[in-house]
Amino acid sequence: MSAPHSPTAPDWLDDACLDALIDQLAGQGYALLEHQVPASLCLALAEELATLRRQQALHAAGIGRGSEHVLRRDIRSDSIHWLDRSTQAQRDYFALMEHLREAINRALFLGLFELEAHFAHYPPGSFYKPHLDSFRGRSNRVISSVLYLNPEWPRDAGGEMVIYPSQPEFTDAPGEPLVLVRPMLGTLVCFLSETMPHEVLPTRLPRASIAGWFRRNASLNGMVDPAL
Ligand SMILES: O=C(O)CCC(=O)C(=O)O
Ligand SMILES: [Fe+2]
Repeated sequence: MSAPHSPTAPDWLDDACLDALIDQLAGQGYALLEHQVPASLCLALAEELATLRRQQALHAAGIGRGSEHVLRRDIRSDSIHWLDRSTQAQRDYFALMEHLREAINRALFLGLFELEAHFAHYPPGSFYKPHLDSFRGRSNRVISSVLYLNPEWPRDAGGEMVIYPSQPEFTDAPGEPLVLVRPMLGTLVCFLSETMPHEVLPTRLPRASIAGWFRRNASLNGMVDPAL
C-alpha cells in the first residue's frame, strides 16, 4: 500500500508554485514543475499503469481524432489507456489538475473547460516523432500536460521529451530545442497544444507517463463536444 495522499494538501501546487507555472507558460509557452506532485500519488499511478499492462488493458496509440484516427507506428510507438476516474489515484490526479485548470483560467483567461488524459507506456525502442497536439481550428486542445511516473531514470536512458519553439505552422524541422525534459517521477510539464512542437526521443527503458489535455468547450447548439 502506498502512503495516503490528498491533493488538497497545502504544500502541493501552492500559490507560489502556480504563479511560477503561469509566468513560465505565458512567457515561454511551456512550464516545468519538479517535485511538486506528491511522489506517493505518482507511485500509485505508476502501479496502476503496471497493473493495466499485466492485464493487457493498453492499446497501441494512434494519431488523429475521430474518423481520421490511424495507427502510425513510424510516428509514435507507445501504448495507452484513457483515465476514467475509476480509482482513487486517478481521482486525485484529476483533483490536482483541476487546481491547475482553475489557476490557469484565473490568470490567463483561456476558458479551459475539461481535461482528457491517458496513461502511456513507451516500451524500449519506442518514440513519438515531432508533432503538435492540436491544430488550430481543428481541435480544442489548448494546454498539453505530461506527468512522468518513472522512479529511476539513468542519464543514458534516452526517452527525453524535447520541446521546440512555438510555430504557427507545423513543419518537420522544428528547429533548435528549447528544452529537454527527463521523464522523472513527479515532473510535470505543460505547454501550448497548438503552437509548441515536441517529440519523445527513443527510450532505452520502459517509460511511464500520463498525458493530459485541457480543452476548450466546443459545444454547439447546447450539445457538449465529447472528450473522445
Ligand atoms: O510523453 C511525453 O513526454 C509526450 C507525449 C506526447 O507528446 C503526446 O502524447 O502527445
Ligand atoms: Fe504530444
